[in-house]
Amino acid sequence: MKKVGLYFGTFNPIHIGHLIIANHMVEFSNLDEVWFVVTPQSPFKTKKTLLADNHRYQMVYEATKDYPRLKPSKIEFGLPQPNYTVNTLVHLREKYGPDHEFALIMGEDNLKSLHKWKNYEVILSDYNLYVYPRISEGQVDHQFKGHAKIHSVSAPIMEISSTFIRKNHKEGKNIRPLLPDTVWKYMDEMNFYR
Ligand SMILES: Nc1ncnc2c1ncn2[C@@H]1O[C@H](COP(=O)(O)OP(=O)(O)OP(=O)(O)O)[C@@H](O)[C@H]1O
Ligand SMILES: O=C(O)c1ccc[n+]([C@@H]2O[C@H](COP(=O)([O-])O)[C@@H](O)[C@H]2O)c1
Repeated sequence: MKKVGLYFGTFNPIHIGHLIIANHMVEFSNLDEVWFVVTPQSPFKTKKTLLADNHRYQMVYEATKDYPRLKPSKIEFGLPQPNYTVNTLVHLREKYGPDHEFALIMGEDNLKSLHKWKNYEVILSDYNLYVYPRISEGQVDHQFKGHAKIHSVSAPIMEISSTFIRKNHKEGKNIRPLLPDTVWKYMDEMNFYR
């Protein structure tokens, strides 16, 4: 049985904050692997500054290629949009069967809005959630406090965002240390976010 933590995101682009969290999860929890699930269209976000799915996937591939336990996933490509996580989980179960056990990885910021996700009760009854700390406004819903399926993992806090990277790269600032070097090179070569 392989335990896989699913880290969902738009990854526009993936940055070292994402990578540090995923690596922390494989090193300090019971997960065997973390899969970065590249979401074509997140339910609560607009598509305005979104790079093509394959380009975002390629950057995740570049970021993870030297980490055998971190993998990029295209599982949501071709599924109906916007991509509701509950639908993807059903699809993964059908595809991988009982020798894979899937769990979700999310920041505390996302836990605060989990009650707005499609069929969140179904997700919580069937899957474990690994939650890492994040500086954010608001409160965790009382129904999630002390929940048997929700596990806190004390990963480091890094306030880096893809929005900050896109904006400042466009303005000519050097954002290179915020990306894995392979990702920076690919992004630069391809003239992304200029
Ligand atoms: N610096 C960070 N540390 C930990 N988690 C992060 C960090 N940045 C983003 N995340 C989380 O990683 C997941 C994937 O990130 P995603 O690319 O979808 O969003 P984002 O970084 O907020 O992007 P954007 O700035 O483009 O809105 C999300 O759940 C997001 O909350
Ligand atoms: O299923 C839902 O209703 C749902 C609602 C909001 C977000 N999500 C998932 O959470 C991931 C991170 O969300 P976001 O908006 O913080 O980028 C996103 O890629 C989706 O896979 C899922």
